[in-house]
Amino acid sequence: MRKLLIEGGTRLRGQVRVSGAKNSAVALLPAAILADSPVTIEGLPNISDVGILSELLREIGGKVEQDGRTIEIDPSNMISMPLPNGRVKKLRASYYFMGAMLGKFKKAVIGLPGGCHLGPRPIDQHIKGFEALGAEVSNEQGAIYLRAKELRGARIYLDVVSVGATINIMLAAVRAKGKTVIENAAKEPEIIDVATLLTSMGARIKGAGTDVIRIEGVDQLDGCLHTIIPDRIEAGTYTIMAAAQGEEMIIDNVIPQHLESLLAKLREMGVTIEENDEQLYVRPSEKMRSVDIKTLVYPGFPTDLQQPFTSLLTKAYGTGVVTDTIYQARFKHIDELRRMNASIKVEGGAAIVSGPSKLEGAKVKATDLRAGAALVIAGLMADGITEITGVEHIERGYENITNKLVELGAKVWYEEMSDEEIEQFQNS
Ligand SMILES: CC(=O)N[C@H]1[C@@H](OP(=O)(O)OP(=O)(O)OC[C@H]2O[C@@H](n3ccc(=O)[nH]c3=O)[C@H](O)[C@@H]2O)O[C@H](CO)[C@@H](O)[C@@H]1O
Ligand SMILES: C=C(OP(=O)(O)O)C(=O)O
Repeated sequence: MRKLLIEGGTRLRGQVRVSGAKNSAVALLPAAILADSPVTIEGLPNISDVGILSELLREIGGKVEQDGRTIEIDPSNMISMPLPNGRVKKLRASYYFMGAMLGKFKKAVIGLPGGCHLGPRPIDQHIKGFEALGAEVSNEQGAIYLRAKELRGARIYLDVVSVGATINIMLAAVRAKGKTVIENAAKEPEIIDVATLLTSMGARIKGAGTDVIRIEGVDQLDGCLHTIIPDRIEAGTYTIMAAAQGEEMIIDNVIPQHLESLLAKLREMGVTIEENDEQLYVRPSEKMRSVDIKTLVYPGFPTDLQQPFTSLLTKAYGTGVVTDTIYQARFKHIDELRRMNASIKVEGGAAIVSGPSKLEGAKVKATDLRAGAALVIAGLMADGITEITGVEHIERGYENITNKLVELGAKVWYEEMSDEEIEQFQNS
């Protein structure tokens, strides 16, 4: 097991290139199950979630070949193999195997998913959608069993706006008979990316990216070539880093429109950001003003950037209130930031950050992916050395984070953990 060490204080300079979007990739790979011939996806991020999903595709008979960032998935010999245990538990997105296998084979058995512990992560809206399409769904010993004689299009109103449910229902509905309408659908860019892949495969989808998606089912889907969108959360994380500890930084391979809520907040704090089609140029402010943020569904402020942004607020002047309306308990990073001398209290479901605080290096634990990103940002700003354990969470979503940071001039490296440290980590 490794830990990540950061010697803080160095100002970051230069250009960093953003990888393909994790939260698209994890849906695009299962979507390939729906085709009857090879699907090629370009621009994949090199992160552990992608590796696990590739293994799962192989487990059900897929031929998966990866050459750098390009993956070819041949689904011709896939079967509806039950996946009640094992790798499916390692990540949240294995739930997309439900929609894709139900669409293709009209049956699936998938263990309840894992993913970051952000509080309860129910899938009742996914199941409501599958049932509306004609599937019988049961939960047996921690696995979801889905079976349908045939899938029939339906009108489905989502009680909560959910990215996962919108994508999962779309995956099943593209191979259902007749028309499906998803109302109160989520509008995230990753949904448009998945719809773009499915449309290239021959699906008939209208309205992805709005809150009403209309799907006309088809009998067959074919392989295609698809290029993934850039990761708006990785881009946002580096943009926050630039505001926190940059001198002058360029964030490359970005779709700036995907980050409007973040950029607006940074500008409100006094950070200078210029944008062109694919890049952000960020110049920090010496005296940032604090702001409040409230996470919302897209195009609101993304929950996935709430934790990194909280670290930035420790450097700003004034008091900032952070509220997460998507995952109210997504605050495990706060205790760790406090260890680093941040002044933050959690009250009534909100984190109240008073700044500026001079952060100090400490031994801290990444409890989840974006908590890890928050600690990396804090470590870059802190005096002295910060040691972060739980790096496997960070590697789920950030490709090559140490190399990218070293290129920007940061002092960041991995070290092996001692047996004693491993024991302490496992018991904490
Ligand atoms: C809307 C939103 O910001 N979604 C984020 C959420 O997606 P993720 O896919 O995890 O969550 P969803 O978008 O599906 O869920 C949004 C909200 O609806 C609730 N819910 C969801 C499904 C369901 O069947 N029942 C239910 O009650 C969830 O608990 C959550 O409070 O986390 C991902 C990983 O951090 C982010 O990339 C997504 O942008
Ligand atoms: C929490 C996240 O991932 P997952 O939903 O895959 O656990 C994330 O991307 O911030």
